[in-house]
Amino acid sequence: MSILVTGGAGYIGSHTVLALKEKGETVVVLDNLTKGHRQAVLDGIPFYEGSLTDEAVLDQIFEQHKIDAVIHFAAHSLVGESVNDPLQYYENNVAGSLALVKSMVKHDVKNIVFSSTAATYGEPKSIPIQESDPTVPTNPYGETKLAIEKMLHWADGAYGLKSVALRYFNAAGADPEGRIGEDHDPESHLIPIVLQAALGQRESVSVFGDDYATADGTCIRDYIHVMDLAAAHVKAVERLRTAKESGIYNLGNGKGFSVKEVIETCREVTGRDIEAKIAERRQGDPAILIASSEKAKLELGWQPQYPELKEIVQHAWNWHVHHPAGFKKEGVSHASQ
Ligand SMILES: NC(=O)c1ccc[n+]([C@@H]2O[C@H](COP(=O)([O-])OP(=O)(O)OC[C@H]3O[C@@H](n4cnc5c(N)ncnc54)[C@H](O)[C@@H]3O)[C@@H](O)[C@H]2O)c1
Ligand SMILES: O=c1ccn([C@@H]2O[C@H](COP(=O)(O)OP(=O)(O)O[C@H]3O[C@H](CO)[C@H](O)[C@H](O)[C@H]3O)[C@@H](O)[C@H]2O)c(=O)[nH]1
Repeated sequence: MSILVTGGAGYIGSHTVLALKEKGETVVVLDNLTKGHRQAVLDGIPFYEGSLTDEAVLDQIFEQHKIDAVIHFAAHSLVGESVNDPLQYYENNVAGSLALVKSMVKHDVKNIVFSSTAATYGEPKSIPIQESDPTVPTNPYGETKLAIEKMLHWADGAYGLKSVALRYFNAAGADPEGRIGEDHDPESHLIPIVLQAALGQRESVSVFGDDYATADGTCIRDYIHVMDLAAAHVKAVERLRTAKESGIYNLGNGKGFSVKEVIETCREVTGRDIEAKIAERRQGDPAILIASSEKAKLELGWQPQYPELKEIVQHAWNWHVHHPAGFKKEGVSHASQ
């Protein structure tokens, strides 16, 4: 049986495709390349350039391949953009997922792993955050992800569609073997931005606020290696196939680092000067987000292999040094195993 990966040319999706291939799975990728990179997908993997909302493409995929599970990454995921243009987020994330789920029901595909987010919690009530904590998103991005989780919950009861929603905290790092890495345009995530500054591609890094109620005044996040996220997806598919039970799981390391600590770690790893300037707070940023991932460890049998921030940054740095212009601009050939 095959696994369909939507958004498989994106950052986390392409790393998950690598992990699935390493496990011997047969994979099919659907991506409209609005954000992803064709070069990030391994040679030889069936690749469909198209959108979730294109029923004909979904029919074609489900008819041509024996698919028993979908891993659904495809989405818009910029918090600030979602505040400025919420309808685009409802359209691509909610309507896109609806089209996918309808097609899965039509073609009798019973398992889906869904990319959810810590943004479903909003401002946390207590740290570390548990799956049973209140979900009160503070932006449309988090709202759309929560709406999809709820849609999947009701689809289980009605159609027997089993789902695992994985609420990632801050994805970071790159394939330890350097085959692929993170290339968002525009880039908004802290670690690649700091590494671009280390490469001289940016003059400095803006620290969004140093007056939060944390030890050094800057926001604290739980950074999780992208290959550890990828491994969790492999485990989630295994669980759906065997236990046939739906569930929601946080994925993080359970350890938080402030923006200043991240920048300092990047200085240590790169050995370069990185100028940091204090700037205004970014709207909608909670002060502290740290996951409790005990449930994923217990029920999925998941254990992060790269929990150290230094190693996460080192792997990201290896990618950025060798691909300073990312995928496209250099004509990086397809990833190969
Ligand atoms: N990066 C993080 O820290 C983080 C944290 C929590 C959750 N997430 C979620 O994980 C998923 C992947 O994130 P990422 O950082 O890899 O993002 P990404 O933008 O690199 O990947 C998303 C991919 O989906 C594709 N896509 C978007 N809309 C599509 C559509 N309608 N049809 C087909 N393809 C489409 C894009 O071209 C892209 O390749 C997203 O759903 C995101 O919300 C990411
Ligand atoms: O140039 C920058 C970029 C970021 N930051 C700060 O660094 C921290 C991390 O920011 P990121 O943009 O890297 O990540 P977020 O925590 O905002 O967002 C991530 O986690 C969210 C869940 O809370 C969503 O899932 C989102 O998709 C995912 O990228 C935040 O405090 C942010 O204010 C800076 O100070 N300067």
